[in-house]
Amino acid sequence: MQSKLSATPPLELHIEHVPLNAALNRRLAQDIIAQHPVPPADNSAMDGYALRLADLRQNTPLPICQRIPAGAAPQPLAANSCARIFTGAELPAGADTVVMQENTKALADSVQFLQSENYTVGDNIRPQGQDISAGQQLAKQGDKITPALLGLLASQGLTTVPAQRPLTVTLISTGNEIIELGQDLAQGQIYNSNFYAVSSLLASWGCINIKYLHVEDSLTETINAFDQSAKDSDLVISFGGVSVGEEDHVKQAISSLGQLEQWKIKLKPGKPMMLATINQTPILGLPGNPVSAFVTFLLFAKPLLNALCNTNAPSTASFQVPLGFSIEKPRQRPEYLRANIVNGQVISAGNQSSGVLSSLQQCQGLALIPADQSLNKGEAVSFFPIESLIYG
Ligand SMILES: Nc1nc2c(c(=O)[nH]1)N[C@H]1C(S)=C(S)[C@@H](COP(=O)(O)OP(=O)(O)OC[C@H]3O[C@@H](n4cnc5c(N)ncnc54)[C@H](O)[C@@H]3O)O[C@H]1N2
Ligand code: MOO
Repeated sequence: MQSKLSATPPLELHIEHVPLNAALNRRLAQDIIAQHPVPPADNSAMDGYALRLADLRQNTPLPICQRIPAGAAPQPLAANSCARIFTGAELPAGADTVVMQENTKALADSVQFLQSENYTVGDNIRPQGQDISAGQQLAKQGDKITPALLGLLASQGLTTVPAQRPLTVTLISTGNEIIELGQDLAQGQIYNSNFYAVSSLLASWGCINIKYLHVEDSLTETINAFDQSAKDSDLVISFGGVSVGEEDHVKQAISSLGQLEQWKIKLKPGKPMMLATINQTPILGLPGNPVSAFVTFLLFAKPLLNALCNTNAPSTASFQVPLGFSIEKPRQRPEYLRANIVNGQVISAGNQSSGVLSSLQQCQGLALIPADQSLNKGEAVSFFPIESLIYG
């Protein structure tokens, strides 16, 4: 299912030229190619003296012929002289080495170099283009605009960045028992935690215009909600109402409106997960159990969002960790276990019921337990750090 999602054709997302200070977490609409080298010229990495190393003689002071603070335009360096120079100041033509001032002894108009045999040409010089060379690709279309990328863009002198317009994603919660925060709970009711978890996962992914609808357990209401939101959203994500009970109306609503691509997957948590389209709009039906909604968002909504925005995302980082316990009874479905690494071994982060959100909050990551196998303590399983699942 992940490969099906990743193959979803990208949306046509028009370009908005966004000021740098408003662009965090937006997605790039174009590749960014550097126009200028950074640093723009060779400059000093230290406060000290710039010289030609060949001019340096042990115990023979060199006259100081110019003083170059950062921001000044230097004169070419005369032979057998040196320049007083400061961190970030442009190197004078002819100089090939900077000696930090701690390794010198300043005299009236000259400077003596200590430990002169220890220097090498190029010492303490940050060469032109060390960070970025002109023509270098800085980022690709679809990349998230991160703090580091904003710094790079600013180092090019750009005032705006070409960003994709934000996606519009409608979240639909389902269920008569769900009430909004701030109200007293009546018997049988629970607070709507999924909206807050899933909408913040969307916000962590990138800049998204989130719309929200709640439907009671009614087929007509469910049909109307999906019908409307498919028309005015790039993507619709529902949670709950997707399983087999007669109060679960999502599948039937979708079947009457569009195309059911997949319903039910071999996975724990997340078994009743649904993928569909209404006209061209993709619909993801996440299960209502809070952990199932969270985990299926990470596993399926993220690749779909990446595909819609033409983001070439690296596959989620995982590493192998030995199990700290044995699994005698093979799982019927592959299971993403909320887990921690303790003394180099995977241990469960607590109750693995799909309604227990606290073990998700307390886990370092998800350990993938394959189906149909018993595993001995010490056998390796894949471990996915939760931070890289969310932000990677
Ligand atoms: N007979 C069967 N019953 C169930 C099966 C099955 O195969 N056969 N699958 C179980 C599995 S696995 C899951 S997961 C759940 C998923 O059911 P739904 O997606 O239909 O979700 P609901 O029944 O509507 O809700 C499940 C659970 O989650 C709570 N919930 C729902 N929305 C929210 C929300 N916005 N915030 C917080 N909590 C929410 C809801 O109250 C339920 O407790 O089905 C099993 N059943
Ligand atoms: O698939 Mo359900 O998510 O096991 O609880």
